[in-house]
Amino acid sequence: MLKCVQEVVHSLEPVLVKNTQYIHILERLLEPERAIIFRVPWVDDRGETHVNRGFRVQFSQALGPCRGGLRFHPLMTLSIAKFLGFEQALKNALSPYKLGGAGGGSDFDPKGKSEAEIMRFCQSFMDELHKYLGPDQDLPAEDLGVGPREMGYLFGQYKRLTGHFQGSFTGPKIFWSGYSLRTEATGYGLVFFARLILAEMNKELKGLRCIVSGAGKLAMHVLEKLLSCGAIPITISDSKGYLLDEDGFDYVKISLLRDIKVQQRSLRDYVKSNPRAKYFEDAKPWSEQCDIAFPCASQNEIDQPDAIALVNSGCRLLIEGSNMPCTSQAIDILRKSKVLVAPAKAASAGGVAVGELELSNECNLMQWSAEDFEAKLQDMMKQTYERSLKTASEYGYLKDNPEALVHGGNICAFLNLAHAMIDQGCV
Ligand SMILES: NC(=O)c1ccc[n+]([C@@H]2O[C@H](COP(=O)([O-])OP(=O)(O)OC[C@H]3O[C@@H](n4cnc5c(N)ncnc54)[C@H](O)[C@@H]3O)[C@@H](O)[C@H]2O)c1
Repeated sequence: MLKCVQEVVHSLEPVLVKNTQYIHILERLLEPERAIIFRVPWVDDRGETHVNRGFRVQFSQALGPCRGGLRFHPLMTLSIAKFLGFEQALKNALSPYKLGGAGGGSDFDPKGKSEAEIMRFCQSFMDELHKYLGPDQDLPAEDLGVGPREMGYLFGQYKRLTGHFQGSFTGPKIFWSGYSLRTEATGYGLVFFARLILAEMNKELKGLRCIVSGAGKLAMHVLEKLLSCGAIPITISDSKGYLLDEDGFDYVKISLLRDIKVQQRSLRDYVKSNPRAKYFEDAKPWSEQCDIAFPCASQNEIDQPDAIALVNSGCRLLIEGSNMPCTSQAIDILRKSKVLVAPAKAASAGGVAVGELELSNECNLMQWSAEDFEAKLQDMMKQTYERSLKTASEYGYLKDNPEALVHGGNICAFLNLAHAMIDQGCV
């Protein structure tokens, strides 16, 4: 939490110097509106009881009702929920929508659990959390360890307890008769964002070597969209190691990767049918020669040696998929080496956009197609990109400055929130 606040404050220096009223607003913003910790008891398939801890941090509702992910991961803590909520509040404030931000989840590990155990856990989690949710208050979305299946179970229990269908969460497709790109949106949006940056440099994604970390919802959809743009994605990873395919993944190979992940097998199995590929145990992909890096696994996944490796591998552009993927020391290295960083607040906001579109009346009435969603998503990513750059230039960061998007995004998001907070008085 401290690190992400330091980064934001660093960006805000020119704003805070100009108007000291903003310092008091920042102080207020840094305190979450509400932080909930709760017990989540559940029974496994053998009848044994377990207890996990649930979290939801509703950081700010200054701009609208909260939206933000739920993360199920054994290392989940209140501090991570706070950092996710804070980042989400800024991400949503930078988006074209009027939304507050929240983060949360549980230290429950979905790995190795049966379908029935996951359902029982989700139901118990919602037994408590539903008291704090609602269309006007807070609606959760997917994050690490939580996908459409978990969102379906969570929504089912929420509906059962509250007795109404309104405020359907983003993620489950059970009430959805059209086609939604919700699960794909963050990954696709990330690639669209990279394309916008490259277009500014008169370059395109075609032919560029891309390294991607993670092998989950985000990473897989980044691979898929990179392929359709003619780029060459060469790596994916999980907590045990990474896979390198110098020939690049294609659609058939991606389908094999999906099967491997669904069956909870090792990425190493990929090499059996693709002998030219290599699997590296206990290693990260950042030293592989590349043009662009897409970290899509977890926070702090790039430390100082990784950042040095990235710079030495030729990487000139880093598109943040995971929230806060770089440690402070890594950020310093990237800054000094003038690697252009697209912050997650802007680049991975695709899920926010499609989540809002899913809930909109227009969309329900018209039954949009995947192409409609994709066009809207591209438009939203463009708006976010342009808004960040415009604010950056107002505060003296030219668009060829590698830090322009980071500072512009932070300043723009903060000012949107600050103006709403000033208007609403000291609440
Ligand atoms: N899904 C979304 O809508 C969304 C939106 C914004 C940001 N994010 C961020 O993107 C990241 C990935 O989310 P996701 O939805 O793909 O989650 P997911 O649970 O679908 O997948 C996560 C993947 O990361 C891998 N992983 C976990 N820890 C790792 C580590 N230490 N090193 C390498 N790999 C590791 C896992 O094996 C898994 O393949 C998270 O940081 C999340 O906060 C996701």
